[in-house]
Amino acid sequence: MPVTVGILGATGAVGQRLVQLLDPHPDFEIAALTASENSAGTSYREAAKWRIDTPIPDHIGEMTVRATEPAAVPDDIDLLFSSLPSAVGEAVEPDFAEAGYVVSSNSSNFRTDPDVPLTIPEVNPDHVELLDVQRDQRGWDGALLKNPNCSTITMVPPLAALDEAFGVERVDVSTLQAVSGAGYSGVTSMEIIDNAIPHIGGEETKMETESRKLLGEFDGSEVEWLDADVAASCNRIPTLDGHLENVWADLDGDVSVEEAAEAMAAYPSADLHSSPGPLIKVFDEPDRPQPRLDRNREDGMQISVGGIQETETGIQFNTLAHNTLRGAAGASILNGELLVEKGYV
Ligand SMILES: NC(=O)C1=CN([C@@H]2O[C@H](COP(=O)(O)OP(=O)(O)OC[C@H]3O[C@@H](n4cnc5c(N)ncnc54)[C@H](OP(=O)(O)O)[C@@H]3O)[C@@H](O)[C@H]2O)C=CC1
Ligand SMILES: N[C@@H](CC(=O)OP(=O)(O)O)C(=O)O
Repeated sequence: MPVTVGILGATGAVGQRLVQLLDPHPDFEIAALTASENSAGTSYREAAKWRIDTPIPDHIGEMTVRATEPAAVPDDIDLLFSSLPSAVGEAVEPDFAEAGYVVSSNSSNFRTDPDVPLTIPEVNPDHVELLDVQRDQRGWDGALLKNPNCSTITMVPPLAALDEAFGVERVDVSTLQAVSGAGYSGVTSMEIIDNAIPHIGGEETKMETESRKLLGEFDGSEVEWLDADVAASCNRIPTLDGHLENVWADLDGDVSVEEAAEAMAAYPSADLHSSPGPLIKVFDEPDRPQPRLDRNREDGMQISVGGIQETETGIQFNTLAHNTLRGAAGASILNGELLVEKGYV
């Protein structure tokens, strides 16, 4: 029996990616699509300004968009994916969890709350068990699980590999982020063509906090965040998809380029449908990874690393991931697969 799923915020940039990835998914079947009051009651084809380079599946285009409230969504949906603006997510996601729905959310609200698991299934799958604490504390029959910010997810797997092998003591990161991260209406062409914008509101704090929670230890009742300072500087550049980041990691002891590369290349993936073969591809070529060449590796779910160099206090490297696939829709779906595997769905 397929797991029946719904998408909250299905008409947006991430919602469209969720449709694209969930429609052919062997274990999930899309049964409900929601959006704002402006779209509710119209067909998905009318409501979604479809901007993905594969066509809207016909049967999805004919579905009627519902309002984003528990009463408008069928009770028998097993799992909801949420790609709502964070202020909307903050207002409605708890209502869905209280009404008994299990929600895998991509929105940034509640990511650092102590009883909300923030997971990358290949990195910290055990944190999903925080849902038992959440259910006890909030009295919910449903549940709310989060995936991290797209820039955070781009650097955390290589940092997890380094932390496990050598111990990470401090991280500095500077990003080159694609325009799709701001959504379709986020940055105008007049602002970004022939330009770079050295500010993305709230992004630095997200990278600095979410990474420490993801790399923290779950003891069965709470997550103790990684005890390391993380400092981020975030920049928007005129690429369409794929966030590229320059990372400096201070490590516990001397680590060679070869040792760092081996630790990252050997870091295991997960046995889930949407996980890539190798989680991290390590390039020897100094000019890789690049957004246009490397963002679609392993269906956009692989993390690419290159340019590894020794520094006085650790190593420097470049890392890249597809921000709307690995960093958003694909991340939520992977979390959905984890929820099924762990028996929460
Ligand atoms: N773009 C990206 O790369 C990434 C985005 N994210 C996060 O994912 C979330 C979605 O982003 P994105 O897809 O770009 O956003 P969009 O603005 O493209 O889409 C927002 C969706 O939410 C719906 N919506 C808007 N307001 C309401 C409301 N009041 N009630 C119910 N539904 C509403 C919209 O419906 P309607 O069409 O009717 O307006 C639409 O379906 C955000 O939290 C964003 O921060 C995370 C990582 C990466
Ligand atoms: N802020 C990110 C995308 C995003 O929406 O992130 P979050 O999921 O943390 O809101 C970017 O601009 O590239």
